[in-house]
Amino acid sequence: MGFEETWTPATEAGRDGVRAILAAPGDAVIALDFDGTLAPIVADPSAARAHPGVLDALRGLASAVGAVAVVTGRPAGLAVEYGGLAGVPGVVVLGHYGAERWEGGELSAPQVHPGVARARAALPDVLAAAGAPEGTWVEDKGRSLAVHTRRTAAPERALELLRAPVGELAAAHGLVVEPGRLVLELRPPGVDKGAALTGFLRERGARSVLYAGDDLGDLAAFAAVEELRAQGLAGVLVCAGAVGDAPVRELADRADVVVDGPEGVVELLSALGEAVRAR
Ligand SMILES: O=P(O)(O)OC[C@H]1O[C@H](O[C@H]2O[C@H](CO)[C@@H](O)[C@H](O)[C@H]2O)[C@H](O)[C@@H](O)[C@@H]1O
Repeated sequence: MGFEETWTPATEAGRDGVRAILAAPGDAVIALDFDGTLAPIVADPSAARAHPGVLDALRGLASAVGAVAVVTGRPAGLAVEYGGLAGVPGVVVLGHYGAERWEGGELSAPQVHPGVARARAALPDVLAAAGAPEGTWVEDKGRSLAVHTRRTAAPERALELLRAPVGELAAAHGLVVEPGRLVLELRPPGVDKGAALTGFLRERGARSVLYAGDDLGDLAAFAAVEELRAQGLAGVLVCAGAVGDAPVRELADRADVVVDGPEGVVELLSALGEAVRAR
């Protein structure tokens, strides 16, 4: 059975997207989120690594499609390191929701927003005053601060408890809150995965795109693909995981294809690479 029969998207738009990628792979961009899509979700963010098979799948695609990009909330350099992405020829990593760009070993990044240092100084007191439970943990990403609740006894409840105070702190320092899978991230405004993806597709003159993600931050990329589809670009939206934290369900409702986490993403990308190389 061919790729189109095995991986038939649930929607006509998705089926058009697959046909366009297979017909003209050189005009296609394959864009992927990192955590939860290429790397399984783990309790310690510093322990996240690309799922086995990711690198082979990405290498197989890199030589066959227009471009492969990783679009992540992580610092670009960290995604390169944790994903082993330097081993994928030509890959572009858009980090910090598109504020950073890594390509060919070179990192370009804007100045750090001044509100981040002020929020960093105030955050411990804000968390204490809110009664943040044991296990609440702050990941300092330099350009942003991520408050994680995955390691608390009641992660969803902790997230709700902290949502308002973290939001107020972000607003007081000119930042926005990016909610995700058991995380509230304080980060600068003005960029998101949708703008990052749209800019990259335009830069590459793409005529089709496959985007895969698993988290609320990926909704902006989904929305961008939906808008570009209305303008004639062909696109396939993939949700990495049918079950799990609430953000995954929200994405699954909008996806053309739902696969079983990073393992399913590897199967899909490997099959797509084989299909385009066979043509
Ligand atoms: O855009 P992404 O590549 O999906 O990055 C989004 C956030 O991912 C990380 O947090 C998530 O993954 C962790 C490791 O599996 C998990 O422990 C956490 O609960 C998840 O929210 C990362 O730590 C964040 O900085 C990213 O913004």
